[in-house]
Amino acid sequence: MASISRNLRRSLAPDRLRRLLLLSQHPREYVTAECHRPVVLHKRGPDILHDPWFNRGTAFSMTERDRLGLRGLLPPNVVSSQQQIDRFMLDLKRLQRYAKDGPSDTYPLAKWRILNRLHDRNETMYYKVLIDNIEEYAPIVYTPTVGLVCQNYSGLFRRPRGMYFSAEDRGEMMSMVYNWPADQVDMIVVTDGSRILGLGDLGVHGIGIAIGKLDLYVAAAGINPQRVLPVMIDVGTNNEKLLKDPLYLGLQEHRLEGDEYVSVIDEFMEAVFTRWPNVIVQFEDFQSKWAFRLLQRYRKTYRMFNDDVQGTAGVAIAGLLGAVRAQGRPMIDFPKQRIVVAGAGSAGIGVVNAASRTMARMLGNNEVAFESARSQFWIVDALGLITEDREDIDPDARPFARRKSELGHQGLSEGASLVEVVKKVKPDVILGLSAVGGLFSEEVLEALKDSSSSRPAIFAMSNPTKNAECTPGEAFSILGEKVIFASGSPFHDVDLGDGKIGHSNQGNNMYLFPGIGLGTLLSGARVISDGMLQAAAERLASYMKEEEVLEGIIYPPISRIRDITKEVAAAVVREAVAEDLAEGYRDMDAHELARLSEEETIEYVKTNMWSPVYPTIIYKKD
Ligand SMILES: NC(=O)c1ccc[n+]([C@@H]2O[C@H](COP(=O)([O-])OP(=O)(O)OC[C@H]3O[C@@H](n4cnc5c(N)ncnc54)[C@H](O)[C@@H]3O)[C@@H](O)[C@H]2O)c1
Ligand SMILES: O=C(O)C[C@H](O)C(=O)O
Ligand SMILES: [Mg+2]
Repeated sequence: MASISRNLRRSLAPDRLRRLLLLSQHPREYVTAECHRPVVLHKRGPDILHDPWFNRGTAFSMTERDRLGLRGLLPPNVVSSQQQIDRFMLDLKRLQRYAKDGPSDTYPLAKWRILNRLHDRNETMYYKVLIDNIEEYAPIVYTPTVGLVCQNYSGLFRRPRGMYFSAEDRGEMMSMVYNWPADQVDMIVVTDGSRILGLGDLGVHGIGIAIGKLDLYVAAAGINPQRVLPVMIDVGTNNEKLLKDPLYLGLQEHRLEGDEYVSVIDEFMEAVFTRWPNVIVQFEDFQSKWAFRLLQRYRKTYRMFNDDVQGTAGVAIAGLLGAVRAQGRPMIDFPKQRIVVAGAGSAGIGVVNAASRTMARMLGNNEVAFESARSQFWIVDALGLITEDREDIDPDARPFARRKSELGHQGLSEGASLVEVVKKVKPDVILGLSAVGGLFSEEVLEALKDSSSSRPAIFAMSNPTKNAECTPGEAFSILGEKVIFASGSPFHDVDLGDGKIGHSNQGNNMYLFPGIGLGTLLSGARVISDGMLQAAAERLASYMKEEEVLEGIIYPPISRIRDITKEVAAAVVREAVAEDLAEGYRDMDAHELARLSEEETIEYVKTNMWSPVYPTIIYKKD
């Protein structure tokens, strides 16, 4: 249970201290803290052992075995939850060496299979293993291995997890949604599988990405695992290989398009918000053409956000501000940065939109400020530099197309190559969201040597690993120790010799989406505003200490993800309150939320985070 620090006790007025103490000591009155609350079940015996939400296997005590009809169904030796984990870890380390299917199979996939089996039989223990070893296992249950999992899903599929809504379910979704066993769902991550990481259309097998994101919601944000729901909306696939694959698990027809497609998503949104009016829906890995449209369609009416557009933008802004600080300059110098972005999809355009708004705010938020901010970005896509001369320009990219008047004196023209643009612009930052592995070639990195910055920054943000625009090894070997490096997938730091380290930061939206979801939940905000997203990004940016940033560490290590998520969530709660969007959560009404200081808000968030502790189970007849 959360304790209240001595400093906080001293600084609080008596009535506030009382309220906060109540909050941490009597979770039943004030907070979720489900892990400490007895659970009433209407089943006994093997039904409990086969329910991963409540199963605790050999850790069931003798009295529980008697009470729940389990005596004789388990080996007699009762073990502690720690002994149980020690035994599992020993087995995991042993098995992962032998569990390869063959020479082409990889260790990560073997680890994933073993962890997934644990997930299937004992959720509490699964999340304890994940939280306690997050550095080792986030890359297994999440990026990059989750990509491999989606690519191999038909072979890996054992038990279903989450819900599937398909084009064939039209007209049925409102009733289908009641097939899900939980009366309360806090977080849904939904995908249509059309753009999974940088791997393209994986159809129904993309459900793996929703599962992986929700694993982080539980591990990083402490969302109760019984209240998360991964969803796949199967509207077909345009992946010709899957359309012909006899082992494919989804609809073998081309994707629905236009109004037909939108009507399926509309029906899904209506159904889930009817059953769970307070749920938050995170859209994940929708192809860009739908990502923006659906976001605009729903964001004013539903509690939803698009992680690839908005979460990525916030993480990129935090990293870009870190890169400014790493140059020994104040954050307010951000609007002077010249930034070349490779990739004009949902992620690239999302970043440029939000980053230019941040610059404009720093410059006074007027028309001149917006124009000045816009002119700091050069976007290059598959057809080269995007300019006003582009025919059939994507409406989302249009505001950032380089103006004719600018092109002449820069010596650039429509379609200029990335290397040409880097040579001419001499940017402070190159940022890749192109899904093209190796795009930041030797030539591009050589060109970046002429950057006008004392510490140029490279963000190779595409996933998974093989899609990264370059590796940290390539970046440091060409540009030397001063370069700042971040990538979407995890890489090891680079040994630069003489005791020097080239830091490899992971610039992944995992540092924001869990906090955005948790903060929205705990504030009870009805929508997720730009201000809430901005507050999340700013908190992530300020989380890094001056000395870390000067060393080139611009994102926290994943081992701190639970702590950073708590801070981000608190910032989101406070912004929701400031914007008058917060309606409160459970017994914490909007009025009370508004009275919480910054420190109290952090404490409130912390107290509401689920931890993997076995609950007391009570049996009651139906
Ligand atoms: N690190 C993160 O947190 C994070 C977040 C979101 C997305 N991503 C990654 O970003 C990538 C892109 O996602 P998206 O949804 O925007 O995809 P998308 O397919 O919609 O967009 C890709 C863009 O890259 C452009 N492109 C293709 N080839 C190019 C080339 N040779 N040079 C320059 N641009 C080129 C395309 O024209 C397109 O504009 C994916 O790999 C995804 O995994 C990472
Ligand atoms: O899933 C990730 O690791 C980040 C991002 O959402 C992506 O689509 O690549
Ligand atoms: Mg994504």
